[in-house]
Amino acid sequence: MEKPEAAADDLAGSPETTAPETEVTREDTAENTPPAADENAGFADEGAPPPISPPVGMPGRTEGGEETSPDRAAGPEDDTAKAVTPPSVPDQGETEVTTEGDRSAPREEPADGDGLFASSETESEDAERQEPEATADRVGGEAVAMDDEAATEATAADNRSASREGSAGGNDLAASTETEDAKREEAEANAEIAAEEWSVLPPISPLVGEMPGRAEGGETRDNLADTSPHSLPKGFATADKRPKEAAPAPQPKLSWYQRLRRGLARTSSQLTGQIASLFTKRKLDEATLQDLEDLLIQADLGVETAMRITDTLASERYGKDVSGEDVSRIMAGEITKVLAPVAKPLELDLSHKPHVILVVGVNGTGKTTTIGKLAAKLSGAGLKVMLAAGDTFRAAAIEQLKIWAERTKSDIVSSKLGADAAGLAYEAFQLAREKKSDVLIIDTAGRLQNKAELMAELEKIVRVLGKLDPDAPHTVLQTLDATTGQNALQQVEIFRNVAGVSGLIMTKLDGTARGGILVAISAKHKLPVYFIGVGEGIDDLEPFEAKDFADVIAGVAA
Ligand SMILES: Nc1nc2c(ncn2[C@@H]2O[C@H](COP(=O)(O)OP(=O)(O)OP(=O)(O)O)[C@@H](O)[C@H]2O)c(=O)[nH]1
Repeated sequence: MEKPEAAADDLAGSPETTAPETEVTREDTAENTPPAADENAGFADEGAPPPISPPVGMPGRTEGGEETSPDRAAGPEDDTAKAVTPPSVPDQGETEVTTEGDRSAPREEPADGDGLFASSETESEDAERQEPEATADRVGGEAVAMDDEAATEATAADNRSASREGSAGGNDLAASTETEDAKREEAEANAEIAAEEWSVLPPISPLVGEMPGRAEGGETRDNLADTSPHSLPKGFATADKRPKEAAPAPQPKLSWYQRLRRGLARTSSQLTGQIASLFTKRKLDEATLQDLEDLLIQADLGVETAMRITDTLASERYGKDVSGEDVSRIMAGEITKVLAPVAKPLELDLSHKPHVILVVGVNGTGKTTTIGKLAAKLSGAGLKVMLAAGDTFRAAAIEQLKIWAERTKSDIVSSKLGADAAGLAYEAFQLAREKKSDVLIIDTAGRLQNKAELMAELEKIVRVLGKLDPDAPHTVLQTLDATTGQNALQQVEIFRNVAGVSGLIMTKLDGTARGGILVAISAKHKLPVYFIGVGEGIDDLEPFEAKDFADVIAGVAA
C-alpha cells in the first residue's frame, strides 16, 4: 500500500511507479477524437506528473476493510469477480473518459447514453414480455413433471403388482385397468393444479413511463384479447360488453413541500404522536418539562435544542394548560432558529473552470446517488459537468456513476477497479480543465471514519487536487445517512478534520424516524447544509429550507 504521503508529484519520482496506460474514449466529434498515447504522454510533458499507478494489490483495503458494507468487505478482487465488465470499461489499467459531446454540439444530440438506455429498456421490456411465456413453461413443466411422476409411479406399481401377482391371469387385466384409472385421475388432478396456478398468476405489471409501446394502463389478458383483430364471418358482430378497465389516472407530481412532508412523515408522526400523548390536558410542570426534554433527546434533536425548546415552553406556558399544538409551534420556532444559519446554498465559483466538488462520506450514505442528483440539476441548468468515479474499489459504484453520467448528459472519467483514487482525481481535474468543464464532481469510496488508513487516503486525494489548484477541492461535500442517528455526529467531526468538509447533504430522510439528527448536527457543527435527500429518485434532492424542515418535523401545518 502506498504511503498516504505519496502524492502525485512524489510518485513521479518513484521508481516503483508504473504509469497506467491511459485510454481516453470520447464521442465522435472532431474535438473529441481520442488522443493517441503520445498525446497522453503530452500531459506529462506539460508539467503534469505522470499518471499514478494503482497501489499494489491494495492490501490496506482488505485489511482495514469496512465493517458495514458487505461489498467493501468483499474487497475489490471479489468485486471484479462479480462485476460484468461493460464494453466501455477498459481492459487494462486505464483511465477512461466518456464525454457526452462538446457543448458546441447540440445537447439534444443523442449521446451514447441514450442508446444505452434505449437498449436497456428494450431488454427489460423483452424480459417482461418473456415472463408470461416463461411462467407458462414453468407451469407446463410442472404439469409434465407431475405427469411423468405419476407415470413412473404407475409403472412401478405395475411392476410391483406384476411381480406380486405373478401369473394371476384375469387379475392382470383388473390390475392394469386400475392402474390406468389411477394414472388418468392423477394426470387430471395435476392438470387441474396447473390450471389453478396459471389462473392465480398475477397480471403483468406495466412499466410506467419509460416503456414506449406499452399501453399506459397495462396489458391485461382481457384487453390483449380486445386488441387482437377479430375476423368474424359476415353476419356476426362482436358483443363484448365487459367494462373496459380504466387506465389509472396519472400520478400528480408532488410539490417539493409535499414530498418533504411525505419523506419526513415517520420522524414527524413519531415526534408529534409522543408529544400529543404527553400533553393531554396537562398543566406544564417540572415533571412534564423533564419528560418532554427526554422525548426530544430520544428523537435525536440533541440536548441543546431539546433544552431550548423546553426553556421557551416554560417561559411561555409554565403552570398553564398546554396542548400538543402549543409544543409543536414552539418546537418549530426553536428548530428553525437552529437550522436557519446552516441552510445555505451551495456556492459555485464558476471562474475556476472547473469548480471541483469532492464528495466524501461513510459507505452507503448516498454519495453516488447524490452526485447523480446534483449533476442532473447542474446539467439541466446548462452547466458542463464532469463526474469522476473515484470509488475505485467497487465495480458497481463505477457502473452506477456511469449510468448517472448518461442520465444527466455529464462527462465521466473512470479507471480500472482498484486504481489509485488520488491519481484518478488528479487526472480528472486535468481533463475537466482541458474540456473547460464548469463543475467536476469527484466520487470517493465510502469509508468508516475510524479507519485511519482509509481516512489518510482521503487526505491524499485532497492534497493531490491542491497541487493543481491550491484552492481545490473548492467544495468538500459530506453525505450523511439520516438513518444512522447519533453516529452521524462523529462522522462529521472526523471527516471535517481530515478532508476539510465544507458542507453537508443529509440523505434518506424519507422512511426514517431519525430526521431530528440533522438538527443536532447543525447545532453542534454549524456546517452548511446544502441539500437534503428524501428518496432515491433523480428529483428527490432539494435545497435545504430551515423553516420547511422545522415545520414538517414539528408537525405544524403549512
Ligand atoms: N430512500 C433513500 N435512499 C437513498 C437516498 N440517497 C441514496 N439512497 C440509496 O442508498 C443506497 C446507497 O446509495 P449510494 O449512492 O450507492 O451510496 P454511496 O455512499 O455511494 O455508497 P458506497 O459507494 O458504498 O460508499 C442506494 O440504494 C441509494 O439508492 C435517499 O435520499 N433516500
